[in-house]
Amino acid sequence: MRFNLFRQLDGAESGGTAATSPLLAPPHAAHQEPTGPIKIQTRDVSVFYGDKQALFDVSVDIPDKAVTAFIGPSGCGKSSFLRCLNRMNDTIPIARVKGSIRMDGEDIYDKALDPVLLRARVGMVFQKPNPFPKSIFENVAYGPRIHGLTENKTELADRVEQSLKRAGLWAEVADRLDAAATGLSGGQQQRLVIARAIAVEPEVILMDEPCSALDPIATAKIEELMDELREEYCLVIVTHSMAQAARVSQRTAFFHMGELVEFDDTETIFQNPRDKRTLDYITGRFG
Ligand SMILES: Nc1ncnc2c1ncn2[C@@H]1O[C@H](COP(=O)(O)OP(=O)(O)OP(=O)(O)O)[C@@H](O)[C@H]1O
Repeated sequence: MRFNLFRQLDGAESGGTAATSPLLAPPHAAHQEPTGPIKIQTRDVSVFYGDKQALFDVSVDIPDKAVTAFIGPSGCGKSSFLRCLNRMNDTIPIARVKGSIRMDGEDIYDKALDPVLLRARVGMVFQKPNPFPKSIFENVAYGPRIHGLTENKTELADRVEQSLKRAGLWAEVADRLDAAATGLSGGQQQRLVIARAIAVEPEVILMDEPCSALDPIATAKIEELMDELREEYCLVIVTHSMAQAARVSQRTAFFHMGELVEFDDTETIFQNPRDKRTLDYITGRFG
């Protein structure tokens, strides 16, 4: 089953050839970089919505300092599984999660653990940028303020600046921090939301189709940012773009009908998948 999809995917998904695509894979092969130790370990995780089971016994070891991509056809359970990792499913009344999820060995479903604090440690970025209807500064300052992470105004301002720099947005907004965040472009708003997540010093950043509402240039900036952020964080992304998974991730999990079919190095998934369903999906035979 060995073949190379990376180049074909670039050309196919950007509507051009690999040579002319603004979404060219970075010169280094991100998928070949080493990763950190296991950050999140899931065992037999199932998700139910009422009587309907959406996810079946998912066990994965997600590494630190790496991007892990979840791919698979619509409705296969990628987002449901992603939401387990910071207990966002708790906010859906009919959702129920079974199985075990440990972060650095700690059970994140332990009753003594405050889900609000967990969500600061495991930040989340959604498909549609969702800045608060406040200023750019206030969007980033909000988290450190409510979590009491800074001592005074200077420290808070420093943290806002550092977070915006980390998210690659500082140069574009430094002179208008008091302007409404909703006035930023979609790509800038998405980087602002990432700065907001970074400001509370997360360990993990979850991204649910973070580029699907963005144009190719804004997408390329977010992908570049992911590549930088993985040096410090554990990143997990859900994406419909196989080219994106191939470009930015070191590990890829392929889901199908609520089942984790295959989880491996991104290169293996795209060049030498073990399961025929993975091969059929990445070659566009279904999805
Ligand atoms: N809040 C909910 N209430 C009821 N059913 C849900 C809910 N969220 C998801 N589901 C169901 O769970 C299954 C998996 O959905 P999920 O959104 O996790 O899949 P997905 O792979 O992320 O899909 P997509 O790529 O389309 O976003 C689907 O059958 C979906 O209808």
